[in-house]
Amino acid sequence: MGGTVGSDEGAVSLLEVRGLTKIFGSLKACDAINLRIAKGETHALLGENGAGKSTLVKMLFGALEPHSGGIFWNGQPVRITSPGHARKLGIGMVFQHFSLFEALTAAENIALSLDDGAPIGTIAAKARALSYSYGLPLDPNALVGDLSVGERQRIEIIRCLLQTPELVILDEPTSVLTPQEADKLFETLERLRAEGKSILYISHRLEEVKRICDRATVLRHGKVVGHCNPREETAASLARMMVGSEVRSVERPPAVGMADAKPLLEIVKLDRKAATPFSIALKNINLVVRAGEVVGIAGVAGNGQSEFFEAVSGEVLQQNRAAIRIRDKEVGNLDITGRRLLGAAFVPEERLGHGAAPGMKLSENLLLSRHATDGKAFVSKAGMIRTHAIQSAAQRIVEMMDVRKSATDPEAAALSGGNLQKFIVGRELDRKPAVMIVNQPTWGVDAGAAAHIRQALIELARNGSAVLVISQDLDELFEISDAIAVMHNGELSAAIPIAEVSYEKIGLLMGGAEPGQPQAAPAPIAAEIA
Ligand SMILES: Nc1ncnc2c1ncn2[C@@H]1O[C@H](COP(=O)(O)OP(=O)(O)OP(=O)(O)O)[C@@H](O)[C@H]1O
Repeated sequence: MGGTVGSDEGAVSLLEVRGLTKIFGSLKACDAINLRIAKGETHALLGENGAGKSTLVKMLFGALEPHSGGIFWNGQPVRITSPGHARKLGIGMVFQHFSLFEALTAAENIALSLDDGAPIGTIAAKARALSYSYGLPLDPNALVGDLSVGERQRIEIIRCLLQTPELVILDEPTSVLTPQEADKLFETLERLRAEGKSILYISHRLEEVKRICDRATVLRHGKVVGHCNPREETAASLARMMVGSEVRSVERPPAVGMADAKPLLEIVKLDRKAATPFSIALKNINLVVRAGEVVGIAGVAGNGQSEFFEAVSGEVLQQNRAAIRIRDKEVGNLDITGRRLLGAAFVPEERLGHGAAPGMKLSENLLLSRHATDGKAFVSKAGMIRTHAIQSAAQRIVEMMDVRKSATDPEAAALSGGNLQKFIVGRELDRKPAVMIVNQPTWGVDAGAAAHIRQALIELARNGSAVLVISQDLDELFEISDAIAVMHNGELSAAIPIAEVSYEKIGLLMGGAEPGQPQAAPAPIAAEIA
């Protein structure tokens, strides 16, 4: 790892940061940070969850005011007072948590931030043309509420590019993308670099950092701990720099006696009509998850995984109540609370707003999700809330998952993205549920914490629970699953035992090949991941 500069000494700096500091309460989220980004450079910002990456880029984008230190743009000192000001300077940003209105179309959302009074038709046409030219096709007239997380992010990217920025900041852009979508994004970034733009790139995916970034700055506990050329490092050495120690690997002891194990989650001929023109119908889904096993669901985003999670969790009820059974009970007509009371736990893919209420404290979020199941522990007979019990349960979860935070009981929105994810997963694990259903368990989580979450899911299963994991991260599914099923166009393949599964097989199924008919048109993914 190199010295103290953030880019080659001779190169022209587009952006330079000197001694930038941000304090929340008693926590120095960013502590005297120095960073230089050259023109035309793709610069990675690395660090474990809570290291201060998002805080730093929010200051660069005018969304947070620094306590001290300076920002220099093209060599001139600037005080970036708002995101609008940042955009005018030529700084664009794609946020980790999307800031889109669900009830508006993609084009309407874009119009809101463009602020140039152009007619919506013109904006839609521009967005469509730009999106196709950058290989990120977008339907400007689609309602955001009907789009997958990956599609929503595409709107954010196009919205940013429409403003022709000189510096594009991307905060974990690929965590929700499929491998193909991520490849398209890399092509887009390559093109931006060829156009002389600079990119500041935050990611926990170290292989992609090695692939696309020229330099990296590593943060730990708010401080710069070094710079490096990621291409000269391995994913393991980058992880070590971020965490400060070796990242342990996940161990999956063999699942024994599964044939006789009790089915705890059964899905039988689950059908669901498409609720909107943009959603996917579920067709005759059958799946059994037994006590002791982890079953993974792979699939390209937007193939019905969200609709499936809604149906299985009880966010949307089924007319056919026998379509879903939890611990031998037909639950298709039960809501989330009813299913939780039977011992099920759910972690949705969107952590803010869905997995947690952003403006509520961690302890309040805990009460909100567990008051029905843990009523006795958290609410007295007289109906009084047992604050102490809730706070100590929240503390237990914080310790179990190593959640890093700036206050004793902060609001969920004050946690870094990865730390909030750790808290939400821990909140459900803490109940030791009989059935755990998780959608994207390690989205935005650093390498060390991801290993912790994956290990915890395996241990939950081995202690007798049934664990179902929906994930776009194939490596993750191969690491933790005892069997993998693939969702394509609302249909689910049979679950294939992990010993019989290969990336090629999963890739073909993800592309729509019938099981046992590999002669079907090969999916692009098969070639990519083979
Ligand atoms: N608005 C806020 N109020 C109080 N504390 C905050 C606020 N925003 C961030 N923090 C704290 O500052 C620290 C740095 O958070 P930040 O979001 O910058 O981390 P990060 O490196 O981006 O992490 P991640 O990889 O999880 O996204 C964390 O401890 C977080 O709890």
